[in-house]
Amino acid sequence: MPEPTTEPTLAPAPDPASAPALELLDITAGYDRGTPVLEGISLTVAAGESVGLLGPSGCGKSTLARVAALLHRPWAGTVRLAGREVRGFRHRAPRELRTSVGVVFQQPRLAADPRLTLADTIAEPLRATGRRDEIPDRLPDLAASVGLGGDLLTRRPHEVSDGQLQRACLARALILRPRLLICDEMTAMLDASTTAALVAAVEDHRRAHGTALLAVGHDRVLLKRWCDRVVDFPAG
Ligand SMILES: Nc1ncnc2c1ncn2[C@@H]1O[C@H](COP(=O)(O)OP(=O)(O)OP(=O)(O)O)[C@@H](O)[C@H]1O
Repeated sequence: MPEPTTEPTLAPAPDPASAPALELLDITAGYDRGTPVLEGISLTVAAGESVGLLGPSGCGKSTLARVAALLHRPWAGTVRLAGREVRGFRHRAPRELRTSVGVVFQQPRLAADPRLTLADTIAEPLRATGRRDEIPDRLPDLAASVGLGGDLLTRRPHEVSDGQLQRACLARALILRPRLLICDEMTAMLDASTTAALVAAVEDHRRAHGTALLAVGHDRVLLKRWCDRVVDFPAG
């Protein structure tokens, strides 16, 4: 008599709407082999949740943010985005995972191409993903939502202030409507009123699209006011 066969059971696919936006499990990462910057760090951001990550300078917050943004491959540990385990980082990450995370860095001048106008800077992710036909629909409203309009959009980075350029970088991070936004010291170089305007723009977008947020910074007062929850680094 033949042996009864058991069908392998497949784990149900995670529901991206309810799975955590970000799971970092037991992450070890660094730059020079042998001296990790992060060791066994875990952090979860639920779908739609906003988490502030605080810690002293040099403790590895930006490194963790870069791992979460798929820009830096960890030496060990698991990264999941909306329940999907990440197996490739940087250009090896599948496009749909890469585009599910938007990132804003501290220094807009290092993050923006000096040859592009602010309009082209904001639209860059749509062009890069072959969706340039969506630019007219998305760009004007998004630019207005971050406080950019009129001739500012036709200027290049050297013709605008740091705050105006950071507004464009925020719009660029939001234009693909990522499931998770990572702000790595986004407002550290900005004055109080520009900080308030950018935080308000992020929150308006989050309310409209259910975007989760990981905000990295030093300013406990700001992060406590801004986020659902604040985590002191190390988070493991
Ligand atoms: N590209 C790199 N190559 C080598 N070492 C690096 C690199 N980037 C960061 N480091 C080192 O890793 C450590 C953590 O840096 P990281 O930028 O993650 O810290 P941080 O907590 O974000 O600091 P800050 O708040 O000052 O931005 C530091 O000792 C830093 O010198």
